Amino acid sequence: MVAASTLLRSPFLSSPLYPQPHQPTASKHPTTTHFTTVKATAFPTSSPDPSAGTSASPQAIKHRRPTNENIRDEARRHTSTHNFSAKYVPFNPDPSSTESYSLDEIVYRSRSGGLLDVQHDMDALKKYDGEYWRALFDSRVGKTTWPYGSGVWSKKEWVLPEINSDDIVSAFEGNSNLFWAERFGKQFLGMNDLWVKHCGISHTGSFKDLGMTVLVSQVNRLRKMKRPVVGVGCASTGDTSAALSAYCASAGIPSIVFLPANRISIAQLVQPIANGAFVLSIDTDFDGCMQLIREVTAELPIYLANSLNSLRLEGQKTAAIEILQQFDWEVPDWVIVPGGNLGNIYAFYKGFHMCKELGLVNRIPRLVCAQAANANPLYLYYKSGWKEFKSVKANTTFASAIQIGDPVSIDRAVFALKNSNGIVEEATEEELMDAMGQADSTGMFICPHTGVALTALIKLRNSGVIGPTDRTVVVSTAHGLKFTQSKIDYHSREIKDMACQYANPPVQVKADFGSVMDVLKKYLLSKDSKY
Ligand SMILES: Cc1ncc(COP(=O)(O)O)c(C=O)c1O
Ligand SMILES: N[C@@H](CCOP(=O)(O)O)C(=O)O
Repeated sequence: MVAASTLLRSPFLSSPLYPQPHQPTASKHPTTTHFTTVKATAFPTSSPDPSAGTSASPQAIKHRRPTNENIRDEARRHTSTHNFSAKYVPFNPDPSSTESYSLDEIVYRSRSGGLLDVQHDMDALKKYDGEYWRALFDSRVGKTTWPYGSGVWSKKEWVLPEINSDDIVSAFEGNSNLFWAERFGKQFLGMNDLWVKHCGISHTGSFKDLGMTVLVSQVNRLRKMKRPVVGVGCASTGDTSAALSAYCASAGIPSIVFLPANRISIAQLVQPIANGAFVLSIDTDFDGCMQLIREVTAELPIYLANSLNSLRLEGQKTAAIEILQQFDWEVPDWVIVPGGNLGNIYAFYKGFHMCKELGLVNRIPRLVCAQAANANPLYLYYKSGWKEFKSVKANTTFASAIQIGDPVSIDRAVFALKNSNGIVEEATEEELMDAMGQADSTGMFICPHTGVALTALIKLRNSGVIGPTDRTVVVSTAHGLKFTQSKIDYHSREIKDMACQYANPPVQVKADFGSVMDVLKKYLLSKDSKY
């Protein structure tokens, strides 16, 4: 109750959901190295509703808002003004650089052709101390208050502080399960504090929802401002396209997706088709599609939705904040992220770093980026001692969503890894499929990309870099149901040159009692001798 009472006593705050206008500098709590558990409960979320409880019966259901009002209308009654703001700046700029752009401009690259970053007014955010932010964020979890019920928009002040809540396009994404991998950790790694952050248990089945809600919301705002945005487009290995088409469909905005023909799963292909996107299946790989969408968005009023657009990363970074929050603001030792176009590893770094800079935690975890050996340009760069980056021709991999040879966010990834004492690992096809098989055998149902991340964990654990009691989080990036064909191939042992040692094929059995009893007895005996 510490934080709750702090908030309720705060002279600056009548409701923690809505920072109040023109607040003087909030008193800072002394900086401590140990963060005690913060529990924020039972905050008042709105002023008393005059229409509630007016029925004659004392048992009448009390509505939280007038019955003719929806949650957007309700949010309008609570509009707040504050001094938080954000702008685009060149990524990792020269300290003397003054180049910046409003987020309402349509710009993806700096003047020198480099990447951009969203820079927040940290001085304004620092007027509130870590305890304030922790309690504010905690108070919003698990609610349906627009837009804070979303795991992304519950951190709105740190994401897109200036957007009107009315312009937000959200599916209440985020707040994903942080799964304690008890059996996997114990059985395969001798670990007791292993966690899997299931970002793929989400609206469109991948972590891309976190960034797409931000990007499509900003597009919604731009279109209301009559900026020239006729549609939104992306190149994709299947997950970005699914998220883009779903969020655009929900806002009535046209979406255009460039997909590498025959290189994405059927489940991923059907997602944009079902959501009404304009789908181009192009006879090239992802890197080829990426090149084309960049050229097209430079010519046509189509807004670019890939993570080259730094808005996306503002949403994705909330997964890092959420992990800290789920551990009651205790910092894990390791976070392992599968990498392809390499926006997400930077997003994680940024989320952790912001929490440290704003006093919510006092350190950041070590980051590990895991790549498929068939598409491993970052791994090769890391192994060369960061000497020279060379793009590669990405080969086919079961981790098809990270079959990327020329990642646009290479500089962001290197920055994140260097500043988090990070490591890069790789996984062969057999390693990633076995890791997926092992994880599934302990009750998960992960995607092959998560298999890549688990392989990195297995290698680092076996070499002793990660210790048995290290608190470790593996980021699961997509839902396993998008990749059932790879599981079918594995379990039917139909993969050339792969032993598929964790395969569990179904047993064909005749439809008679004796045959069924025979196979069951054999099975039960094999289990009996094992345990
Ligand atoms: C399922 C999945 N996992 C991991 C990644 C890698 O993320 P990033 O491109 O941000 O490195 C992607 C997309 O590239 C993906 O779709
Ligand atoms: N895996 C991604 C590849 C594109 O990444 P992005 O983050 O730059 O959009 C996909 O699903 O398309």
